[in-house]
Amino acid sequence: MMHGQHTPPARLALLGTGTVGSAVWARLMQWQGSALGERLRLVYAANSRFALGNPAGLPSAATDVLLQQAPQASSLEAVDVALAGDGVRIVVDATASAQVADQHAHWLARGIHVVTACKLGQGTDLARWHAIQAACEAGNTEYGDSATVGAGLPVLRTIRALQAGGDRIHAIAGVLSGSLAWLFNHYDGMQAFSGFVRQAREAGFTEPDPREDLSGEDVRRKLLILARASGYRLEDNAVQVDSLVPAALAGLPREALDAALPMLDAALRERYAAAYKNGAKLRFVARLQADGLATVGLEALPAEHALAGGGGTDNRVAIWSDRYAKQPLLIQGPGAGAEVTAAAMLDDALRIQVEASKAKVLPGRAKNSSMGNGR
Ligand SMILES: NC(=O)C1=CN([C@@H]2O[C@H](COP(=O)(O)OP(=O)(O)OC[C@H]3O[C@@H](n4cnc5c(N)ncnc54)[C@H](O)[C@@H]3O)[C@@H](O)[C@H]2O)C=CC1
Ligand SMILES: N[C@@H](CC=O)C(=O)O
Repeated sequence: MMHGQHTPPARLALLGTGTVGSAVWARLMQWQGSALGERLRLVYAANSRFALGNPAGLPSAATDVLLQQAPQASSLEAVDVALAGDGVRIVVDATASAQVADQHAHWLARGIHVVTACKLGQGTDLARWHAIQAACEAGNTEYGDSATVGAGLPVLRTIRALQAGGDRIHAIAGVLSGSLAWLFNHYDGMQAFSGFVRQAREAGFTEPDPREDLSGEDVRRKLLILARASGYRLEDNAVQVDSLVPAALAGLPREALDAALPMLDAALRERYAAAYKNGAKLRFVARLQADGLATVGLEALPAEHALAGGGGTDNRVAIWSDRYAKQPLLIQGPGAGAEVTAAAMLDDALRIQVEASKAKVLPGRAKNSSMGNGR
């Protein structure tokens, strides 16, 4: 018998219908009429402007068309209304919005589970991270965060599983940005780096504003999420970040960004030439040391280095722990892209649906296990 076959579907509210949110919606619509589709019912969807709700489930037409025809203006209060009532309820956050992330604890405390691709919930203020953990406890809810690191690669899951077995995480080093991995796997020092940035953005690998990736900000958030899940309660400003974005580019409004991207080119050409001369590869690396020192920046690594391999958007994460003290555990795979991210989010939603429906989750447990080992 399939898990959850006889349990009612979880009701989902999807926030964000951009690169990732559209892929979530499309995947849900593909499942209609299947056993997986019986377990999740999309009852509300919104982008920053429009919203659409139907307790019986949304139709499977194109996202944009539906939302533009929708009579409702988008508002976060409407989410609570759309998900009012009993049963398993899940907010699926596919935005990059701080306002939405600010509501995560509110929903969790009220018995609404949250699945998120957005790193602003757990990867910014430590106080917000604590609020999310406390809200999971108070609401007996789960925080599905698989997509926030490695676009769903089993990184957080592995760290939590190791700790659940009594292991302690000593250090982590990794290529945590899919877009930066893609850029440095393609950049050859001859064609303009800025041209590759445009391609990565078009492919849906970058953040809505690619400066979030190039500045190291997105990687900083991922490192904070990993560190906190590993028991290192780092403050928001505890990570030393070496940005690739010159100040003049950082200060520009978003509309002026595209034309100004060539500001990146000269410095990257020099970094590439220096690395190439030494037979090294450029990789954007995040490091967490046992003493809590956390750094993010571009490194020139020997070609045979564990973090230098892989292709495309591959993330590579090395984890040292009690049991992996000499040789680290290595996790590798695509670390950006709408489809893998959407799949990871819906994996979380399905897991929550079956666990919550069966009431297997005991009250008072830290549901995403981020409470770690208390360091
Ligand atoms: N692109 C990727 O490969 C991955 C992205 N992510 C994360 O997924 C999130 C979404 O990224 P993209 O889809 O690329 O962004 P996007 O810019 O394409 O889409 C963002 C969506 O959020 C909507 N939105 C903004 N504020 C909202 C609000 N208050 N209520 C409802 N909707 C709102 C926008 O209207 C838009 O539809 C980001 O947090 C990103 O870090 C995570 C893993 C991988
Ligand atoms: N912009 C991010 C997307 C996934 O989190 C990245 O490049 O890794």
